[in-house]
Amino acid sequence: MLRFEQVTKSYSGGFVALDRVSFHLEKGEMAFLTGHSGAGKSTLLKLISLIERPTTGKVFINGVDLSRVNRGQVPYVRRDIGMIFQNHKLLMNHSVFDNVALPLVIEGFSGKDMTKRVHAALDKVGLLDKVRCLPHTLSGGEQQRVGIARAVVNRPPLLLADEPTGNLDPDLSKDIMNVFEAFNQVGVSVLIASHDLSLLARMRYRTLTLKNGRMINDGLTYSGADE
Ligand SMILES: Nc1ncnc2c1ncn2[C@@H]1O[C@H](COP(=O)(O)OP(=O)(O)OP(=O)(O)O)[C@@H](O)[C@H]1O
Repeated sequence: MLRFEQVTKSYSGGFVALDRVSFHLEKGEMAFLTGHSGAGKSTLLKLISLIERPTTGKVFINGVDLSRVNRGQVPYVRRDIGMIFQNHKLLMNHSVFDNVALPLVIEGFSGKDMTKRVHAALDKVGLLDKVRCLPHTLSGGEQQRVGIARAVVNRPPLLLADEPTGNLDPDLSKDIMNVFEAFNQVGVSVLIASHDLSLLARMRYRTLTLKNGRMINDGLTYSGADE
C-alpha cells in the first residue's frame, strides 16, 4: 500500500526533517506513528499526500512512484487517501450531510448515490442521527467524527490521521480510535500520527517511532524516543 525508501526531506535553509526513512505499510494494515514534537511526523504525512516532495529517496503508493506524479495527476493520487486532522474545518452554516457530501459533490455525485454514500459514512462513525444538524450543535468529538466521515466518504483505501485526538478527552479519544479500528477491520490501511502514547495503552498497534527525523523503532511496542 505504502512504501518509503530511504526518504530524506530537507526544508529550505537545509534543516533535515526526515533522514533516510524506510518502512512499508501493507494493504489493510494499521500503524501508529509517534515521536516528540518536531520529530517529523507531519512531514512524513505531507510526503504521502503530496503536499511536500522528498529531497532524496522515494515514496510509493500502491506501487506508484510519487516522484513521477505530475501536478495534474496529484488529485487522482489524493483520491485514494483520506486525510484526517486535529481540527477539521467544517462549514458551520451547512448541515452535517452537506459537510460530509462535499468531496462527492466535487466528484460529480448527486441524488441517491450521494445520499447512500453519505449515510454509510455517517453510520460508520455513529452519527447517522445527526445528519440534519448544524456542526456547531455537536460536541467536539462529534465534530471530529464528521471530519472523519468526510475523509472516508470517497472510500479511500488509505487513511492518514494527524493528531486526530488532539484536543479530545481520553474517552472521546478512545471512540475515535474505535472508529479507525472499524475502518481497518473492513480492509482500510490506516496510519495515525500522534505524540499521545496513551492511545497505545489499550491495544498493541504496530508503532513507528521518529526521533529527530530518524526512524528509530518499528515494532509492536513503543520504545526509544525518550532514550
Ligand atoms: N515548511 C517548513 N519549513 C521549514 N521547517 C519546517 C517546515 N515544516 C516543518 N519544519 C520543521 O521540520 C521539523 C519536523 O516538523 P514536523 O511538523 O514534521 O514535526 P512533528 O513531529 O509533526 O511535530 P508536532 O508533533 O509538533 O506536529 C520541525 O523542526 C519543524 O520546525
